[in-house]
Amino acid sequence: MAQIDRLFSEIDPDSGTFSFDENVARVFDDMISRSVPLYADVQRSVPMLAGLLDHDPIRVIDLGCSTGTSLIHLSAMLPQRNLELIGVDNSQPMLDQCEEKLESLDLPHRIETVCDTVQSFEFENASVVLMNYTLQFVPEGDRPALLSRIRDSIRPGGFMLISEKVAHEQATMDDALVELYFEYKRRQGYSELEISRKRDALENVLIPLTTDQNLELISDAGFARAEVLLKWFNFATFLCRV
Ligand SMILES: C[S@@+](CC[C@H](N)C(=O)[O-])C[C@H]1O[C@@H](n2cnc3c(N)ncnc32)[C@H](O)[C@@H]1O
Ligand SMILES: O=C(O)C(=O)C[C@]1(C(=O)O)C=C[C@@H](O)C=C1
Repeated sequence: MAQIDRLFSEIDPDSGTFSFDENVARVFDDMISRSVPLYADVQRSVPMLAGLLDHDPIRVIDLGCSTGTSLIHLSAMLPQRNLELIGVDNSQPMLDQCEEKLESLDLPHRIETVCDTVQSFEFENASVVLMNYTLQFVPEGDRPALLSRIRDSIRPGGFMLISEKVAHEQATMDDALVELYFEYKRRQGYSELEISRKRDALENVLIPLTTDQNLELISDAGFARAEVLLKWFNFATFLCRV
């Protein structure tokens, strides 16, 4: 069970940049569910969309799987389907939390986890590739090749579901969206100190693109169709079909 996220009320403000270390991993499930608007809706949409596929097996690769929430959801919601579930993450502490959750659950499918970067992990024959709130942490220069490799790995009929924090091309609008997002965090119980320390820690670590820039990258990677499936101010989820 994840602990309540009080990370940025506790840590030394000079302790630097955000990383998915043991301290973040311990509180991650609470952190992400309180910090990302529509997170629960995105999680619910994963088995809803995957369940529409007639693939057998349905092979799902979750890039940046963190504590395995999406893969666990898939297994629990689609117990009768033949699922191959593979999660990739380059943070061992996040995968340790994932393993701990898996041990406490009696799921109908095996979930395989791999500690590797999404840039170097090789995969093929995917029905579904998930990449929720992860591309934003990948160096910008690596994003086009990664998206092309994902495109090439997806079987006919399959899809990629990708969620990102997004920037706005107009500075005044971007400022307004960021302020509305901070308001959202206040409503989730985060203090001014926690909000501003986390903003500083994420600077140059989480690099958001605009919605249009993301759509262009997806299109350039060869996806036939991409649409914004869910959007909340500065967060967007894209459904990308091959
Ligand atoms: C915000 S979390 C993803 C949340 C998760 N997809 C979910 O829906 O609950 C980002 C994850 O991506 C991982 N990550 C960041 N950069 C990565 C990279 N280059 N390769 C693999 N994993 C990466 C982090 O360790 C972290 O667990
Ligand atoms: O707290 C923020 O400002 C966020 O952007 C939330 C966000 C994300 O979007 O990935 C950032 C870091 C954590 O991984 C969880 C959520």
